[in-house]
Amino acid sequence: MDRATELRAEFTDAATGRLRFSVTLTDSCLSVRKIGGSPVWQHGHALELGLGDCVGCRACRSEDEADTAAYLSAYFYPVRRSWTGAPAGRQRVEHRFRVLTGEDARANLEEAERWARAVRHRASQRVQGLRDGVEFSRVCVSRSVMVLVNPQSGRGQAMSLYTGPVLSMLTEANISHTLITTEHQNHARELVRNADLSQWSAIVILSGDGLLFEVINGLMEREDWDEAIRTPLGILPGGSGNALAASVHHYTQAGPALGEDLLLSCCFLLCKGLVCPLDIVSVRLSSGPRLFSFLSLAWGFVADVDIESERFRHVGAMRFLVGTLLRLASLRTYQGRLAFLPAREDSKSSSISSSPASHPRSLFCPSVQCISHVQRQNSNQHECTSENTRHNSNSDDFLLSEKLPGNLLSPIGDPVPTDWTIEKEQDFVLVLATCHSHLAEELMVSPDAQPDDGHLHLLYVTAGISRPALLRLFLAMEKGTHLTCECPHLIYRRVRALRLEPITKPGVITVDGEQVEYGPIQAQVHKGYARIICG
Ligand SMILES: Nc1ncnc2c1ncn2[C@@H]1O[C@H](COP(=O)(O)OP(=O)(O)OP(=O)(O)O)[C@@H](O)[C@H]1O
Repeated sequence: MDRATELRAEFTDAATGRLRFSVTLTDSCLSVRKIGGSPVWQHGHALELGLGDCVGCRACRSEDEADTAAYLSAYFYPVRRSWTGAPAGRQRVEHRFRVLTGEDARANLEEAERWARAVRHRASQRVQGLRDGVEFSRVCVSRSVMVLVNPQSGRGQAMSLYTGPVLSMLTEANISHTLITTEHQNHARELVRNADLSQWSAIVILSGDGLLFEVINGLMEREDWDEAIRTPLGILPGGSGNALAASVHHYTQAGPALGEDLLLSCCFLLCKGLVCPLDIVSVRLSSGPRLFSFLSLAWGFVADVDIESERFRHVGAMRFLVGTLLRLASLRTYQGRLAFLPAREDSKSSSISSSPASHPRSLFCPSVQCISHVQRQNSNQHECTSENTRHNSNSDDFLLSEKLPGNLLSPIGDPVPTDWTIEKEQDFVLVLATCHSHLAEELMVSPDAQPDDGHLHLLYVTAGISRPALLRLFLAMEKGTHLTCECPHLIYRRVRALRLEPITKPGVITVDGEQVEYGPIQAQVHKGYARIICG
């Protein structure tokens, strides 16, 4: 450490002004050592407060006019440890000192402000520019942040979350923001479609994933969509699923966090204001409409549970458990065709089993054989690969698809390009493609996913799985260990694009948890096209 950059002073405790502390600010921490007093402190123990955990620091005058001292408050959110030593969410710790350099009240306030500025500045420097290959930049907070709250999301508690811990932390971090409560479905979509985005440094959603889905689609509907979609987005969990919030927390490599712990973690990341790229998926429905997704595409069991459990919304996240048990009781299969373009590193191996190292091709050989058979047939018919797919349709749909570069999809009525893998027509229990690690707070479906890995993590379960085996898979998803269950009916692939053609009718398909038109559907991931406040 460079000693020249150290700040050192003697302050007293804010409550009584009697306890004296030697306070040192280095580049990495605020160190507090008690002068005299109890034995613990006398033995040279100093309290080391990591600046990486600090969201803000403020100076103020005393409310008592006769008191010439100033006060310095620093706000930390260190990770709590459980009795086993495992991380267990963040907790708020405020440290408040009395600053008294002399009888001049103005000089005392200036000294406290000098310290507050120095703490804030160094806390903002304690960030990593690069982690796991993901590059971070910082939100420019010179402008206000738009905070969108859906008062109806989850159990209807989003407003109280805002007026409680969220407002408190944003105030401590000195983040100026404007609260907008949504009044109806598609309100957020219309709002961001027409907003003057130059006024906002970020759009933060305190709600479930459904509201972010609206915001992303609203941004993509703008004339200046290319720039608009680069607006940093933030997510605070206020819904019942909170998949993106749980994923954003997971990417910090902290231990699991639920409920208010998850909210504090995401709000802390928001205050730190680091932005990383976020994959966006363009989804094309057979009748033409085009959607943009950031989270998931589901058909079969998962989609049914999502929609059927809407009526249990009042029980919050428990609705998924209730829905899963009910759907398990009436387990059904769904006939359809699935094709996908494997991710580049995946295309060498035929499929990724739940334990690739120990069983390189043990589990999924039947589908692999079928793939090569159908693919050969297909390649006889067309000499077109994904990389050189051309739009040979004049429909508006294809004009719209020009929005994002590198189209990998051919029109739904045409065969898929020759470098795609085609599964045989079969019965599925579920097909799920996700961009992120979590599908809900306690459902870690793709543990290795990253916000901008450029992959759709495709999981599908084929017919024949027993109810207990399917239940075991879902229970394993709580910790993300389902891929090591060696379940022969579970197949996991990393893909860049996919096409799903349901044969069973009627049925439910969801995109980011929202029900969409039932029928053939295609999706393609666009690496790092949007931006998310992550950490
Ligand atoms: N004031 C409102 N009244 C009714 N619906 C609203 C309102 N504001 C937004 N919506 C709609 O509510 C739907 C669900 O919202 P959201 O996803 O935020 O909560 P959720 O469904 O509880 O959470 P999750 O998606 O995590 O399960 C969205 O489609 C959104 O359009």
